[in-house]
Amino acid sequence: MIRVLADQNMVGLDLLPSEGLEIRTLPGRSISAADLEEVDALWVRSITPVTQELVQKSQLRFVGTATAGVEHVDQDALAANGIRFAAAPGANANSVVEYVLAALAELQEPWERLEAGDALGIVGHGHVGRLLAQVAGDLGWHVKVYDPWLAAEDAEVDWASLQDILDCRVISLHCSLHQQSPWPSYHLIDAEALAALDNRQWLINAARGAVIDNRALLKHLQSESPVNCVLDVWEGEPECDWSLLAMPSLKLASAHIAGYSWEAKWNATKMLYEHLRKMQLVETPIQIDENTVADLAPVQETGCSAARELIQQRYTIAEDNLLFRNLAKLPAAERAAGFDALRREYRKREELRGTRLPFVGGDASPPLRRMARALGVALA
Ligand SMILES: O=C(O)[C@H](O)[C@H](O)COP(=O)(O)O
Repeated sequence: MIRVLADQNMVGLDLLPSEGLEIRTLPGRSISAADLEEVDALWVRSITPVTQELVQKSQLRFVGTATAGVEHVDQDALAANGIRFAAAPGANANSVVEYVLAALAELQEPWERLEAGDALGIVGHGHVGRLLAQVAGDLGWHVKVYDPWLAAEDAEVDWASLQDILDCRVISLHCSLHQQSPWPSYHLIDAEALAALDNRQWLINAARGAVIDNRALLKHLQSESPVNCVLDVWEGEPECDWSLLAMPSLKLASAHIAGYSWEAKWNATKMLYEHLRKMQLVETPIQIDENTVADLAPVQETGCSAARELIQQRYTIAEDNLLFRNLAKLPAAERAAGFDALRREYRKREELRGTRLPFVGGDASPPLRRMARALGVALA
């Protein structure tokens, strides 16, 4: 019997085969060394710091994080204690991409600007940045990508500079958070970078809070021509600088839920279970019928504008904005707990990708086909 201790915010634990597997859950922030007694595998999310102190006296054989980001895990400590490690890169990529599209659709003006040919600047070409670049390109948008680490390895690609990105109409951040030279992403968007932006632009952060210097951002948002912002992540969360919420240029705000579609969380759970199978700690394959396809309501528009309609049909980002802003009405001492509760009790948000769009009569037009392909929607 393999005993797993898992963060209670993981989804689908009850869908995993129960043969040879015993799963206990705890709130991620409270997991301590004492909880690891007689535990073989630990499955965390981003809020559990996995340190030498946590694991040194355990009998853990595997630690998995059901997240793309790994900055909360001391991988050297795991290796030193002979504990295998895996993350869930890519599990939430489509969820984050749909968050970005939903933000642009909700705000309308940036969407129209991109449709009209202005550039989308993407920082980071990992799973999320790459997928966003691909979807945006398929929608016919002009995309620029900045990733100095990959640029150093592959000079063939037409990489943008940070300055090119800061000149784009819309800037979307999707790099991991780290302090490694020569291109640390910590405070990549600092006072100097913010000074290059103005109120004709939009800045989206669905990466990690500290990629933007939040103090410098607050100052910038108090200036004469501040950039329009969409923030899903916050420096120091669940403690956030709540004064940012009073800034009119903060157009949309949410509680680190960009990657919180149901599919994203389920993908991550599956990935960690599959690691146990690879290690031959469990045997039974996951047997779930995932072939049910949701039907969308027909759309009026064709091409790129239909994409906007479909995104909004499937995901109302305004709801997340409202829930987050309600936190600011709580007494200051209760907001951090409110932030965690909001994430813990997050609704079942289902992705647009993998759905079916019914359309009536004849062949679908090429723009409609292109749009459907971009979003991963089947035409029926
Ligand atoms: O790194 C990730 O995968 C995402 O930021 C993810 O949404 C974090 O969610 P959490 O682990 O905090 O529940």
